[in-house]
Amino acid sequence: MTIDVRELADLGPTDRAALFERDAGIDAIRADVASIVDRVREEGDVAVRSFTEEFDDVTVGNIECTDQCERAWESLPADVTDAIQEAIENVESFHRAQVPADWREEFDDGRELGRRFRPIDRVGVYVPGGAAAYPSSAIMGIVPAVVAGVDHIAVTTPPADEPNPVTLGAIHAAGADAVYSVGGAQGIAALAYGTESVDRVQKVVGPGNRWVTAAKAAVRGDVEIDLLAGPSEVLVLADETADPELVASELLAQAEHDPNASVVAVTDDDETAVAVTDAIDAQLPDRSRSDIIEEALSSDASGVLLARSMSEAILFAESYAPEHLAILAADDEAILDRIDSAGSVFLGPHTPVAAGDYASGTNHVLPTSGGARVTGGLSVDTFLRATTVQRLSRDGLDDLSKTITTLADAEGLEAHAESVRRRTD
Ligand SMILES: NC(=O)c1ccc[n+]([C@@H]2O[C@H](COP(=O)([O-])OP(=O)(O)OC[C@H]3O[C@@H](n4cnc5c(N)ncnc54)[C@H](O)[C@@H]3O)[C@@H](O)[C@H]2O)c1
Ligand SMILES: N[C@H](CO)Cc1c[nH]c[nH+]1
Ligand SMILES: [Zn+2]
Repeated sequence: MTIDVRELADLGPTDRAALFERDAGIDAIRADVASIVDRVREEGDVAVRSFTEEFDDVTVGNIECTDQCERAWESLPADVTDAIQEAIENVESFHRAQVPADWREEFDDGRELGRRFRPIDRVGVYVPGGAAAYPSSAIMGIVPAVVAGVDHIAVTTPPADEPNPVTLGAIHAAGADAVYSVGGAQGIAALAYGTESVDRVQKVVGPGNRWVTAAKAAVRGDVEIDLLAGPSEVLVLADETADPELVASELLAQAEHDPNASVVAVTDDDETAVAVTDAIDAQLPDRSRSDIIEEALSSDASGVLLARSMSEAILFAESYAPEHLAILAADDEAILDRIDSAGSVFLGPHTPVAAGDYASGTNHVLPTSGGARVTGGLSVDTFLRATTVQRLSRDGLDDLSKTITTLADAEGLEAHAESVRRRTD
């Protein structure tokens, strides 16, 4: 395949909408997903088994497979368990640094205010695994929940006739309490509403393909969710100093996740733009998942784009709000200063997105389809709730009483005002 370089200045409204309003094919399946979710809600395990046969081509025996995960962990070779353990350690230390401390502050006007943080009791983590295996997503979803102190961590993951032992082993090593063989929209619905085999949770988190992501959007409202972390994305901002081979390799890496992935390179240098398309052509035949990559590259939400200046390229990236932003440019820190909307940023030639995908310690569960305009990725906060606490001294209440009663009277809520007057009059 040969990708054409498109000039940003020539993009019409339809091209821009395809890029900025990309939805990874989710809108087209909302009705189908709603009916899967409804059936699981109404029929429980019967629907789970039937959808698993239909979509995964697997007849499941026990839906719960917690014990299998421990056995899988014990069967893994040492190099794999070492890699999983190192990734867990790095993810754990990065997330431990996020744990907020409870605080109380006494102001000198008699107000004492504070916040305390407590974990959610029961969460459900979706670990993807259809077109590829995702032990890394098990680590990214489960470890922050463990760090936050969540009491019960349930996991759903797609079944297979030969389940992937690395995924099951990583689920065990990361610290899940219960594991269920159910994937896709039916897995999300099972966690959200419960079935005979799957206990309902209070919050559903984790990444997945468009079926998983549409299902999370469908159950939101009945259960808390983290964020919509759908088919992967990367945007590479490259100036004339960038190595086109590295730019191409970043596009191919995220494109291999899913035909619905979106991958974009933007540069202000026409030679770099052409060299990136050449490098894609050269690298693609050697990639084992070249079919998936080609489909993703052909999407209207993907491409190699030429800007008239790095300023224009940066504004484009900011509007695109990618899941991953890789900056390969002489002054990457100056570019970073101008970026607010990106799930995770990768600076410099020695920082492939794959580092964050697997092992550097940051979380790879990140917002897609422009979600980075309003949210960040999965973190310890995802699993905490904050409670505010206050105590007023008698002087503190006296000072505030006029303000409170005036506002209460203005709202017509006279009993509120009375609850203050009884303490002060
Ligand atoms: N944004 C993020 O943070 C992030 C992180 C990791 C992975 N991901 C994404 O997760 C996804 C993993 O995808 P995957 O497919 O390998 O695994 P998956 O577990 O997300 O999806 C597999 C499930 O999809 C369902 N499904 C597939 N085709 C279907 C159909 N036609 N009808 C109904 N249901 C269907 C099946 O139930 C199957 O079990 C990729 O898109 C990847 O990019 C995103
Ligand atoms: N790039 C994915 C998030 O979009 C995470 C991942 C898992 N494995 C490899 N990559
Ligand atoms: Zn990846």
